[in-house]
Amino acid sequence: MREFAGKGNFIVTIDGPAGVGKSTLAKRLAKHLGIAYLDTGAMYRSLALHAGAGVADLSDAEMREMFTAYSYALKKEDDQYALYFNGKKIGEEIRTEKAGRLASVVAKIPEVRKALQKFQREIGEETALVAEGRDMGTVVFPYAPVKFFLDARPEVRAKRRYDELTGKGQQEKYEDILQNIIARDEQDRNRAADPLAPHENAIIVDTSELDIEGVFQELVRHCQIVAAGDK
Ligand SMILES: Nc1ncnc2c1ncn2[C@@H]1O[C@H](COP(=O)(O)OP(=O)(O)OP(=O)(O)O)[C@@H](O)[C@H]1O
Ligand SMILES: Nc1ccn([C@H]2C[C@H](O)[C@@H](COP(=O)(O)O)O2)c(=O)n1
Repeated sequence: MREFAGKGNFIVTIDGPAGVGKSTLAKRLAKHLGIAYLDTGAMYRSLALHAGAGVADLSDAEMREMFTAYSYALKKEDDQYALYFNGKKIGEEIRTEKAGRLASVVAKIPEVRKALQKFQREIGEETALVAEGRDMGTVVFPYAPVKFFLDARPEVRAKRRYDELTGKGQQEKYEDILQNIIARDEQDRNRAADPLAPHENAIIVDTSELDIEGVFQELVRHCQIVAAGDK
């Protein structure tokens, strides 16, 4: 399912709040469809760790100048897709609560959003994608034939994240994770530039009462409906 009768490559978008399962489901769906997976949160996280919160003090012109020296690339390695920032593979260093918070702050800056959205569209012009983030359906790929918006109660998302971190041996308190999720929701949903919201045609899936398999089957079912209508 690499091409679509609509515009350009076949793109599926998955948006939603922090910790709702976007990466887990996008990766799995991309593998199932045989197309690439793009984690746009990783782009904001790597930029935030590299440039720091001080980026907010730059003028628009300085910011545009900064981006001329930056690059992102999506590469297929074995059967996985890896994202590179300035020639270096993005790894586990971005997967911390602190990097998530910093990314959410940097993501409020309109010039940052414009620059990363341009990189994202260029990647979408090269290859069919499952692209996940906050504004994939609303801003970056509004013409995508399948647009999902995942949601779940903050307490459910916090518990899943807590279990994940505990499983990795990281000792974060449940209450701190919940507060972080609530703060990021507030920031991502209420910022002036491209706030988190479902596209008017998005399929909204509340995952609070579904396990990963249940969500996956729901996403596949909708992709099949669209593919059948496209024949
Ligand atoms: N439906 C589900 N049922 C149970 N656990 C889930 C479900 N969906 C995701 N998870 C688990 O929740 C955690 C968060 O998922 P994931 O990292 O995919 O979310 P995310 O939306 O990409 O988060 P972020 O926005 O912070 O990058 C993971 O441990 C994942 O295994
Ligand atoms: N398309 C996107 C992707 C991410 N962000 C911002 C907002 C998030 O809080 C932060 C980290 O994303 P995550 O890795 O948790 O998905 O990056 C955004 O504004 N737009």
